[in-house]
Amino acid sequence: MSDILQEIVAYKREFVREQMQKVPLEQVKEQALAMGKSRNFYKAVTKRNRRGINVIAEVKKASPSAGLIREDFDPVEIARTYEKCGADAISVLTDEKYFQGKLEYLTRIKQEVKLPVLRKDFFVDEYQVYEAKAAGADAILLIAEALMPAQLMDLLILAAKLTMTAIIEVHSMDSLLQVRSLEGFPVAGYSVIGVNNRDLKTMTVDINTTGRLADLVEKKRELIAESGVKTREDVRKLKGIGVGAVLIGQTLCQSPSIEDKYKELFWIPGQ
Ligand SMILES: O=C(O)c1ccccc1NCC(=O)[C@H](O)[C@H](O)COP(=O)(O)O
Repeated sequence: MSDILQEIVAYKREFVREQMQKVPLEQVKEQALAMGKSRNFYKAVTKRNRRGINVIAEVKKASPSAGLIREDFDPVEIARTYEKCGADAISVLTDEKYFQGKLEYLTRIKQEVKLPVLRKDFFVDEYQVYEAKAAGADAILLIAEALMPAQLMDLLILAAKLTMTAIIEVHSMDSLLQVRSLEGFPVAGYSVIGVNNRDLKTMTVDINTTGRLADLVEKKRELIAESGVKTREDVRKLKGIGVGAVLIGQTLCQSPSIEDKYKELFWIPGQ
């Protein structure tokens, strides 16, 4: 595990422990189980469309690699813009310390858009999975390198039971092979693989990381390219690989006009 991931995971364990003292697991569980069926995130990111690639647009205020990304940050307004632009799903960073996110942003966004919504955070405990569902999330992201294999599988199954899709994030071939060998993986209709193009050791991004790992993913539509997408050429390359979707945050959120940037990256003639 990289230093930054190790640091975030240690902080998360402590954060969750404190959270549990404020709102006990049983209460969060009850709230989660009272929620209806999730919007279908799996379908939104794997379906074929005219664009040739689906878009998960991320609401991202700040990050460890970039610092503050957007000063006039209005999460609901950004999500509405993404929906208007034709995004297929919304990702919301809910981590407070490193990304200046909030779980409350997700709940508000869910009420204002019709798209499926992903809770993007660092999951270390089932508590957060119930919490995600209770807040309105339709999907969660599990970082394989941050979890023991059995725990990863437990959280994946729990998400599916709560009708949420899980993106299982990997960065290396070793970790992808380990995920593939998990008994019970994939959970049909509820799991996809995300390849993070950002190396969390060096914080550098290399869009070709997705291409290098793609051969190990049988159904390319169940593959998501994450991080570092900056140009139309990047999108073209990823489309060529046949990935189902791209997860993009910083490039859109740092642009003075999110709408113009979205068009620049994803517009197709006749749309
Ligand atoms: O973005 C970071 O600096 C970062 C640092 C440490 C752990 C995770 C990090 N990013 C989370 C993400 O996965 C991205 O927000 C997501 O893939 C979108 O990436 P981008 O389009 O490059 O903002």
